[in-house]
Formats: sequence, C-alpha cells, structure tokens
Amino acid sequence: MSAFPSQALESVFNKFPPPQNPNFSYGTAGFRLGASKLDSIMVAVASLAIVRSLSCLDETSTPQTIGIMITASHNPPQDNGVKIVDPLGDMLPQDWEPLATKLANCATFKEFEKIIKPLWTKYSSAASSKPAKLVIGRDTRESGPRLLRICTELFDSFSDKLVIYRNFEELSTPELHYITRSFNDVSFGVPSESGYYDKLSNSFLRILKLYDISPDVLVSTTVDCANGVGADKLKAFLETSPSLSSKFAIVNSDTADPLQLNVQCGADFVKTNQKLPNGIDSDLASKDLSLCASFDGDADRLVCYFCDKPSKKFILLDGDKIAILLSRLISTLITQLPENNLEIGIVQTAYANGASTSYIVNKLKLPSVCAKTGVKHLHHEAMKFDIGIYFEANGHGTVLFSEKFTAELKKFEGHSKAAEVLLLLKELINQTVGDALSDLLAVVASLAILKVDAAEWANTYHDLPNKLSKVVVKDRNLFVTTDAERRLVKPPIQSKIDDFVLQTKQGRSFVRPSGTEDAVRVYAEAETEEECLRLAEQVVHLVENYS
Ligand SMILES: CC(=O)N[C@H]1[C@@H](OP(=O)(O)O)O[C@H](CO)[C@@H](O)[C@@H]1O
Ligand SMILES: [Mg+2]
Repeated sequence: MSAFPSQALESVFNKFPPPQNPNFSYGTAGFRLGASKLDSIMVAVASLAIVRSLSCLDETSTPQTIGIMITASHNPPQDNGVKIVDPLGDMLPQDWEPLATKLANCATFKEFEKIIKPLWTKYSSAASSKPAKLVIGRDTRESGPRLLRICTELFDSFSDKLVIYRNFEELSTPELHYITRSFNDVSFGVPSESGYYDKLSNSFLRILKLYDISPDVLVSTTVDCANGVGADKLKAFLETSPSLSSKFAIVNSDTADPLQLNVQCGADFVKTNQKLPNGIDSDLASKDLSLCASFDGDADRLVCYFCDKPSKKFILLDGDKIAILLSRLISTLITQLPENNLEIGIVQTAYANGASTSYIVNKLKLPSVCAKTGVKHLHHEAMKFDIGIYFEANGHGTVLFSEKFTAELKKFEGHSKAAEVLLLLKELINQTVGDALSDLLAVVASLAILKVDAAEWANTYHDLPNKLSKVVVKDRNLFVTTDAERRLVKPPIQSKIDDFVLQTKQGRSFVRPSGTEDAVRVYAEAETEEECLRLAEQVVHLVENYS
C-alpha cells in the first residue's frame, strides 16, 4: 500500500497556512469568501477531494473522478469560492460537508493530519492504492488561476502517482459538472468542452428538425453574460453551431477586465433589481420576436426578460416562469404518448412567487414541493419524481429525467415523435446541475414548439408584488427555521409575523438566515405593491429589533 504522503502535504499546508482562528464553513455553495482568504481552504478542499475520489469506487474498485470548481458565481469580483462535485455531477453529499468544514478549520498540520490520514489510509487501502482521479476548473475571476495552482501544486508534490488530474482551467460550473460525470459514465457524454457543446447542439437541432423548425425562425435572443465565463463559453458554443450563431447576440462579454464581473449585469443583478442590465436598453428589449436573457457569473443561472412595447415596462421571466414553460412543454408531450404512468413534479423554494405555485397546482394540476433554499435540496426532491422539474426563483434549476422515464420511453422509440422529443430533452437539459446555456436552449425550443412568444409566456400568470430584503444581524445562527425555511422556530417572532401576514391581502412573508452571506433574508409578497412594501417593512423591523 502506498504510504500517506505526510511530508508533501505538510510542506504545502505550511506554504499556505490557515489564519489564527479559522472559522470557515462549507455552506450552500461550498466555501465562498474574499479571495485572499482562500489559500488554506484550497489545500483542505484538494485533500478532501482526493479522499472523496478514493472512497467512490466503481465496479472494478477503481476510484471515480471527482470535480473541483473554483467560482463565487454572482458574488463581487474580489470574492471567490470552491466546491466539490461528486462522480455523477451532483454536489458533495451533505454528510461530508462537516468534514470539509473541520479540515478547513485546522490551525496546524498536526490537527489536519489527525483527521485526513485515517480516512486517506482507509480508502486508499480499499482502492488497492489506485490513484485518486480529479478534474479541476475555474471561472474568469482574477484570483482563479492562483487558487487553482494551489491545488495542482499539492497534486504535483506527491512523488508517487497518488493522483491523476485533468486541469481544464476556464470552465463554466455546469461544464465542470458535465465533464466530471462524463469521466465516470461514458454513456453520458465525451468528457471535454467540445463533447459538451456537441451534446447540446445535436439534441437541440434534432428537436427542431422533428418539428420542421428552421433555426432562422427562432426568437432572436440577446444574452447578457455578466462579463463572466458564460461569455467565452457561449461564443465557443456558437462557433461549433454556425446555424445558430445569428440568433444569439452576446453583451457584457468583457472577461479581460476582471473587475467588470457581475457589475450592473448578470442574472442576479437583473432578478434582484428587476431591471435591465447595462448593455441592453429598452429599445433593444422591446424589439418584436426577440427575447433577452442573463447568465450569472459562472453560467449556472438563467433569467429571461423583455420590455413591453408601448409602455417600455420591464417584464421578468424568472426561474418560476422557466419552470412553468418547461412543464407546459413536457406535460404536452407526455399527453401525446400512447400510454405511460410517469409522474411529473415541480420543486420550488419558499422564494417562488405564490402566483406561480397556484398556477402549478390549480392550472397545470401538477404536484408542487417546497424545498429548502440551495439547489442540492431541490435536486434531491426532484429525484423523487420520474420527471422532476426544479428551479429557484433566481433562475438556478434544471429538469431531471429518471431511469424509469428512459426505460418507458424507449418502448415508443421509432413510432412516437413525443417520445423521441422527450428523450432528446433529456440530452439537451443538463442532468447534473442548473445550466444557463442548456436551459436557454430549452426555453428557445419550448417557445418555438409551443408557438408562444415572450409576451404570451409572461402572461401565463402574473407575479404577486414581492420584495426580498437583507438584514445584517450580529449572529445569523440565532435564526432557526422549520417547514422548508418558511417558519421561524427562533427567535420567538413567528407569531408576530403571522399577525402581519394575516392583515395583508394575499400576504406571505418569511425570515431565514442566508447560507452564503452573513445576513438574514426577509421575503414578503402581497396583492399590491403598497401592501407588499408595508409587510416587508414590518417584518424587517421585527428582525432588526431582535439583533
Ligand atoms: C434568496 C436567494 O436567491 N438565495 C440564494 C443564495 O442563498 P442564500 O442561502 O439565500 O444566501 O445563494 C445560493 C447559492 O448560489 C442560491 O442557491 C440561493 O437561491
Ligand atoms: Mg452561479
């Protein structure tokens, strides 16, 4: 058995020492904070990723490939973050998160070794000392290359072949998830960026062909890429799919200036401020037969929007609207199958607009589940359905198709167009994680197939006025929630919130601690703008008085 590489690890650990009293936490999005504080965390994450790979053996007892993604998504340019991706492209299991936190909080190598060595030795022995396998990528942030090099320096420091890794440098988050899975599951795709682009464009163009839709008649889409990695990747995708290039115009694609990332643009800016990003004016946004879209900084979120022509009013098509559009297409296709007993379900969070949930339950008559915030929670719930559609209101989501779905539909292949399209949707829509590019293509295809334009899509239902506020408190851990984060257990202010809600027409409000920022979030919605603002103010006040 190969020995635990104590010396090599110790020397890299000491080169990037943790702060005096580290207090990091592997949260909803892995570790995410100011980039200058991440060096020691990279050592902890890279080491844990090795152990995770050694612990995930395939049927030949060979370690499976684990992903490491360096990104802070929609956060400001000076932040960065890192997360571990499991063999099937899903997130690190929750029961491993405390281990990541513990490792990151070791102040000395002695403490670090005490935790990592027994695990490394145990799993390495089960893997008959075969090397761990890793893939690594980063977004366009200035700190990305430096943080990535800390990982590769660690891997390269082992004299034995303890780790085999592939460094992809710049990737979008969904690409990294796709590539990780493809290394472990050849049927999923070719583990490269070109494999990813081919999978998307082939499935998209084949769907259009089944309906005799020429790419020329698709809605013309202007895509705000947040000056992030999505810009480079969308350009590369369009280069490999020339028949689509005239239908997508890219704005906010300045990745050369890292300080522009997410500034006045991107999915989070558009959703939070409910207004157009830099680079798209209301004339452009109100052009006939067109649509606007925004990716976030690592291209795993999508929101769409346009401006109403006469009034120039901004109209947002957020994650809720995307979920409903895709559900409409999928439900329609399911009803066209000769027979089936497939269960479709939609998973949202408490942030979903109440009008969208009513539409799902009352009009689409589909089961609706409310999960805790954070895609890992939604993903988990969506897996319980044969077709699980999940989206956070902020545009992060996807559609998961189960093995039962594939088995059932294969029966109809060759004699049911609907079955063929559904199977192609499984190829088009990223099965590992939310994916702005793949979701955008699915949206554009849905609009063409359903013969719906952006205005008609927006009119499916009307959002209740809503407001999301952030309250900075002394200790957000004092706020404890239950019922998928819709009710507070502590501090004792829930009954007061209930009273305010009861006094508000169609009122709804909840308070939860953020998993990614040192703050508490307050959400409020109501029948009118005025009532919504009043409810938000009342609840924010309550929270402020308790902190
Ligand atoms: C209200 C909101 O948008 N919350 C976001 C935000 O989580 P918080 O736990 O609310 O900070 O970041 C998460 C990671 O990107 C994302 O999954 C989630 O939807
Ligand atoms: Mg993101």
